[in-house]
Amino acid sequence: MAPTSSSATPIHRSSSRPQLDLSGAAIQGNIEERDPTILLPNQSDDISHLALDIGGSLIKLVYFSRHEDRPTDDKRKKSLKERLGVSNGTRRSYPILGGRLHFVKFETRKINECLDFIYSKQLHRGGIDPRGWTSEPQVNENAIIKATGGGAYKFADMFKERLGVSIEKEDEMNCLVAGANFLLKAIRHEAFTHMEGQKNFVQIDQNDLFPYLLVNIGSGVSMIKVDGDGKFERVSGTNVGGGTYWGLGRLMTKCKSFDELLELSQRGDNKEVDMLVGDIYGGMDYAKIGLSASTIASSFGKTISDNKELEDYRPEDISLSLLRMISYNIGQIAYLNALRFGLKRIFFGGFFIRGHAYTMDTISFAVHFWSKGDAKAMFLRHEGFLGALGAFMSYEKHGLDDLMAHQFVERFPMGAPCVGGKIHGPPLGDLSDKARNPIFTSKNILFADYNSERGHDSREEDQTIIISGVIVHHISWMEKFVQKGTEILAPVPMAPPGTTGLGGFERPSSKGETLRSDDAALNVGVLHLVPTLEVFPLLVDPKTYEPNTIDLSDHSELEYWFTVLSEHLPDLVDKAVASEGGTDDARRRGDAFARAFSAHLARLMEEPAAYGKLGLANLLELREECLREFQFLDAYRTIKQRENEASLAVLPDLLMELDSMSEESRLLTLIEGVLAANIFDWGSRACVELYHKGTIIEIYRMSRKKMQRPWRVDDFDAFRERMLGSGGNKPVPHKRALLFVDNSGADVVLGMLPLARELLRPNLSVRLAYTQNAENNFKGNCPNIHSGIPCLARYVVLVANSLPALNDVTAIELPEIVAEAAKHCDVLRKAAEAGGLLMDAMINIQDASKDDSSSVPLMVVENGCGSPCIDLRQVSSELAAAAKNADLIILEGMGRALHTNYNARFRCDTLKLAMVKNQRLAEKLVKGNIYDCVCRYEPAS
Ligand SMILES: CC(C)(COP(=O)(O)O)[C@@H](O)C(=O)NCCC(=O)O
Ligand SMILES: [Mn+2]
Repeated sequence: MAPTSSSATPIHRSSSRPQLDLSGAAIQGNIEERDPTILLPNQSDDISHLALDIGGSLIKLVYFSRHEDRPTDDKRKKSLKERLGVSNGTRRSYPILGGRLHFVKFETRKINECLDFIYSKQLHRGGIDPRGWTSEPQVNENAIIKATGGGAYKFADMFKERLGVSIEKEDEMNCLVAGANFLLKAIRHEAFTHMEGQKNFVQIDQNDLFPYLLVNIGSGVSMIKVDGDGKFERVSGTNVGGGTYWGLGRLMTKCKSFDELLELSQRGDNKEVDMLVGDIYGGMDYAKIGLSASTIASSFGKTISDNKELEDYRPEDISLSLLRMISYNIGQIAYLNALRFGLKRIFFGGFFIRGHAYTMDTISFAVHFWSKGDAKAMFLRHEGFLGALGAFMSYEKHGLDDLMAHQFVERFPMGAPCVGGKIHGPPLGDLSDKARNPIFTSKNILFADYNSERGHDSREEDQTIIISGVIVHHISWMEKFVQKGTEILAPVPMAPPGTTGLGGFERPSSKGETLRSDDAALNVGVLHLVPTLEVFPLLVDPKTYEPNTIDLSDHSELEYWFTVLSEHLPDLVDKAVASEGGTDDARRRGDAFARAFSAHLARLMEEPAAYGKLGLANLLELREECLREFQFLDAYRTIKQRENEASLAVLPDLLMELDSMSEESRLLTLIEGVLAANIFDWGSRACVELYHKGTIIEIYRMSRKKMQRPWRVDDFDAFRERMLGSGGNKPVPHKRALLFVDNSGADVVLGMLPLARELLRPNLSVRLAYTQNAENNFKGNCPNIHSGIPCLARYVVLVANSLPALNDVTAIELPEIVAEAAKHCDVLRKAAEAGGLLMDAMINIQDASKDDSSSVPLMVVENGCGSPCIDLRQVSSELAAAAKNADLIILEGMGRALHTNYNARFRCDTLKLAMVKNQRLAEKLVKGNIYDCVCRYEPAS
């Protein structure tokens, strides 16, 4: 390895900070050392990771937490990266480490809760402990916290007194703009339109973002023309804003909170208060100027002619009328300013909106109506956090600003502490250091605050303790947490389509129901920053790429998959609990997982766009994430092992059978084998029922027997021609094939590995294409065999999941499986040995970097995912590197080749192979039936 120089320093990953300042870095000690210590003289210890926006009514808080250390195969990864020529150190000058951005809010009047929260999480102490952020931080006298909003001034002393930190004030407009720019560039599903109850996400092109009008609706309203990063002008505003609605509303309805007032509006009917066009025109439209009879002609206008007092009006009607008056007015002024500066896009933010359908519909209506459809009102999912995010961005050297959309992954754990107050606590990521909360089993149930309970171990069995004659049961904090989380996620009606119409606003049809409280309307998750994620380089057009084949915005589709996933849940919980030894703790977590996942599903059924644009892949991934949240790290572990063993036992026979065939019939048998073995899928209800009817081998045989061509989608002949040629014409072999493998057991052992072997074995049908290539010393074309005979593909990369999902094989497990298979197969053994793959599996390879990177015929690479599907906009840097010279992709399985990527176009030859194990999908996608097969071959685009 080349000695490290201070100018091109690879990241020396510290586990203690979210970012490093590498300026002036120098090696300490011997530069010949493999991992020398690097001195970072400018790395300060007081990097804060918390920022606040303290407004008149709400405190918004954004904080960063470092990723928990996952058990990773770092050595193997490192050697792989070296072989693939991937360097970490070239992209940025001060890299950020992986971590998470959390969004939390509190009512300003409950500022003490906010301070408690900061204290309980030690957020004011800025990650200065070398052991990591989660351990006890040390005191830092000079710590500062960036904050914006009026409260940054008002409460500065309180922060100093209670937490010992100074507030560094940041300009509010600067922060709003920085926050909005960051979100619009970094978060894929951030901006959306909202018309007549329909939410549609808008894909923003980073390079075509400016100029736009940012309308921030807080207590008052600011209108800012944004021309670039840090380039903006506050062009207008209005004093009639959220404070006006709340203030007038409070006086007129006696409501105690903003949310209560908003909730009232949900049940209101504004025509009792507002004067409509129809009231003036005897029930008629004023069509000539485009006004329908239901258009509001004068807000509160009806009250002048009625002989009534305030008490005679329903508070619900007053609230709705007020809400519409103010929203409409803001929409209209915003439009006029957009017109003034020729701006087509208007983004509305600020906590006034609160994801409230009527508010958004009213603003959209105003913009649409006055601009005659020319300008568009858009809303932001993180609407209330613009200022706090901007303040966070104002810390220097966090490296966030040059991260890209594909490096952010948003997750929605139950434990996301998005709401302040009593119910908060750690994310559920690490159960081992979570507290338990006593429930007093006398008549009153009291929940103790999490903070006072820190340090207990939730894995202890339940205990019954008697304190002063009162029986106290301990239950895990988790149950309380899930209970609360379930409430937050509980579905409540949002405004259905058709609440507004051109010319006026109809009576809300979700009358009588309660509106989701502001706390729960927070549709933002935890933002994971994964700097190593990349866009898969072989996509023809990453901008238009949509991973999901099934669009769940079609409600009947959503209902169907909701039912499928709900019905699968009991079986999944059984498997998950068994995978953890069936202990009481595992059962409790299993139950909590089931409740949490059901709550997510119910929430999404009610509001499919709640977590961003929803496709089937997102639902399937959510399930895996939810399992991980409850510490089920590999629910199908034992099943996978059993199936691997059974399949490996019959592999020698299969290989013998294959070796007796001609090249042509062997290729067909191999593809048949992949399709047949894809039946081993523990995510398919139909397949799981089959498994009760026979042994693994019996099912495999039965499945192979049924492989009648033509398959439902059958491009095998074109594939065969490309691979083996026809009529004496020898095709050019592929250089590098990426095989995206799917399930453990027969699927990989009897399906994909024999196919990989076929690609790597000498094959007389293809041309000797590489003999002239001077950079390689091989006599022949097939580095693993040295036979002088070419192979169908020179290098084969097995691409497997980074994390478990159902019974999918992972990149960690695969080398061992290859090692076992290689005991029966020279081709695999030589290919894998040349790449150090087998050594990785069998002994902990000491120095993989000695390998000649050009002689790695068979490699295993992780894909960066933990889902049965794959979104190729976010893959591991290893996979992206491996893909650079690839000219053949084989995507296998229903998740990777059908649910996602069925319609994806690639810049190289692509084969999509899967058995369709769901009747509805078979009908919809291929007009066929369950167990039909897809062999879709697409030459390079
Ligand atoms: C989760 C899966 C995509 C996994 O399939 P695979 O990729 O392993 O072929 C698939 O099992 C699935 O879509 N299951 C749900 C449908 C059903 O149970 O019918
Ligand atoms: Mn699978």
